[in-house]
Amino acid sequence: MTAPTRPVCVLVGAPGSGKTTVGQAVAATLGVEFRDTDADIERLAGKPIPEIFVDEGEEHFRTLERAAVAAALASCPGVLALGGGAVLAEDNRAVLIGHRVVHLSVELPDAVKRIGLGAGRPLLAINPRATLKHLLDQRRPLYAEVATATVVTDGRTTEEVAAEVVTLLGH
Ligand SMILES: Nc1ncnc2c1ncn2[C@@H]1O[C@H](COP(=O)(O)OP(=O)(O)OP(=O)(O)O)[C@@H](O)[C@H]1O
Ligand SMILES: O=C(O)C1=C[C@@H](O)[C@@H](O)[C@H](O)C1
Ligand SMILES: [Mg+2]
Repeated sequence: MTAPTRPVCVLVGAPGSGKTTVGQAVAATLGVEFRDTDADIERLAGKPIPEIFVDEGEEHFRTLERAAVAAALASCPGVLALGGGAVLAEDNRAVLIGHRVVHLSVELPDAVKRIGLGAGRPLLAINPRATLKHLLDQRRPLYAEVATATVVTDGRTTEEVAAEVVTLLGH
């Protein structure tokens, strides 16, 4: 019997923490697959995430996300990045238990610098700065709950962050 496939590591963190950018760099260094549940959802839905929010609403997106997280955890042998809000669902937090979960932490100033406050983020459409602050405050304890390690990203380059993740993984 073969052992079930498990990700080398799962990256969680707020929008702009660098899950996708850092995840791709870590996967390239380790020579493993990179997977991102946001991309999985867009492929399955056949449209970009902002359109899913507009057409079907956030609740429907979160349903798709729970399915995408469970499927990716069971089938990705590489580096897996989760959507920024995946930790909101208790189901997702529960299914992460036992996995190596790295929280890429970011505070408001760097998050704003990186993602800007323009169009394209459905959750930040109204009063973006205050909404992003609220989102960070609400989620900080949830990222901490699921994480087996935290890497601070503020004031650091993606290369520095990726190198620390690779070291954490023992490579
Ligand atoms: N440590 C960093 N320093 C400077 N810029 C960064 C850093 N990490 C990420 N960025 C930049 O911030 C932007 C957002 O990064 P990225 O898409 O990787 O974040 P994310 O965590 O995947 O966000 P989302 O939750 O929206 O998927 C990109 O332009 C990326 O190049
Ligand atoms: O922070 C969030 O709730 C989100 C982050 C993105 O990764 C996407 O999953 C989506 O835009 C929702
Ligand atoms: Mg991303």
